[in-house]
Amino acid sequence: MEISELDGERLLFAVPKKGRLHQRCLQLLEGADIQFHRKNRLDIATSTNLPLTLVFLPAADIAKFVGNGNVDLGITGEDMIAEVAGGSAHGKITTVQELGFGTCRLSLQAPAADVERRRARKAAAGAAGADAAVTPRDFVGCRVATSFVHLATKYFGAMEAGATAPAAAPPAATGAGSTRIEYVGGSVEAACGLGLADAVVDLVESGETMRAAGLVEVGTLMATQAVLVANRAKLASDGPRRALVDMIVRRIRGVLAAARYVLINYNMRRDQLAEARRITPGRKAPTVSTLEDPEWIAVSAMILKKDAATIMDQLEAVGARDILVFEIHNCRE
Ligand SMILES: Nc1ncnc2c1ncn2[C@@H]1O[C@H](COP(=O)(O)OP(=O)(O)OP(=O)(O)O)[C@@H](O)[C@H]1O
Ligand SMILES: O=P(O)(O)OC[C@H]1O[C@H](OP(=O)(O)OP(=O)(O)O)[C@H](O)[C@@H]1O
Repeated sequence: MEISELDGERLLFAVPKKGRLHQRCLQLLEGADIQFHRKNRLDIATSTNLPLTLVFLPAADIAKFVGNGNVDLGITGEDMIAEVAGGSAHGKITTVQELGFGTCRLSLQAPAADVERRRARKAAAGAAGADAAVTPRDFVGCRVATSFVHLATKYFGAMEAGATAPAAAPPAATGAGSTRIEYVGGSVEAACGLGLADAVVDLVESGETMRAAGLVEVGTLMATQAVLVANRAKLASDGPRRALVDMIVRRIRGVLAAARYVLINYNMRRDQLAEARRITPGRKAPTVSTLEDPEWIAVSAMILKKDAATIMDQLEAVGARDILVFEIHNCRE
């Protein structure tokens, strides 16, 4: 399928304009050789080598634009997709590729002192061990601040529905009435300290922000990472548009694979070949080359970057020499 032209149209690809995902997205675009020139302060950039236009948008809005079909492709967090999926974009977005960065979790957090008070109260009321633990249900009926109103409402709605059934009643009194979910646009962690909320639903990565605000995690709503998403209807249609999407996805997969793997080269005695195969099986099989010295072989294989040090230790222990590890700039699996 020819992808050089899309009947004069251009594929629209939305990427976060700032924030945590922005830089990683730019690296991905570069690795996939999507070239563009972005004029100062302009949020639209025409690719100079593909029939594609990049649109730089807030990460929070990208799911909406992809769902509504205003753009074909986008990169944003799974948390953002889940938040928007409750609206008109429901079912119209499909995840094409998990990207492995922007990993964090959306969790319910409350002031440490309050959590301890609740735990002590439960213990004093006779609860022991795990029964005295403070759970998300203990915050049903409380005030909760978040930027994720839909997800928080769904989370507490499910607990409130459960709480009405006698068998599923929470272990301790959880406050009357429905939970009040309060929208805040940022600095969510400050809401409890400022008296706006009893708990917050916010993203946690390292936990530093949460701890600095005197909060502890009470429950997890979801784990999230950055994803490449597409408009389901646009992806379903065949033709040059689909061919271009497929090519971009293949290129992005290549960049991601290259980041996960490194290439290891080493020399080993030929009678140790079985060990070489066992330690570095490669993606299909290791490449084995003969050296001038017939008793020795040179082995080359792709290995996971995270395992590189352990594999080098293992190879050294079985007599491998001249072990070299190389970065992979790009690859196709
Ligand atoms: N530590 C983190 N905190 C928040 N989001 C994170 C974190 N790590 C990864 N992410 C992901 O990045 C996405 C965008 O978050 P970010 O807060 O950077 O966007 P933004 O709101 O556009 O930027 P800013 O906070 O600068 O206004 C989140 O929805 C989430 O998927
Ligand atoms: O667990 P950590 O590594 O500390 O990261 C989590 C924090 O990062 C995000 O805020 P961000 O810095 O994007 O600013 P914001 O509060 O304005 O959204 C998020 O809302 C948390 O506050």
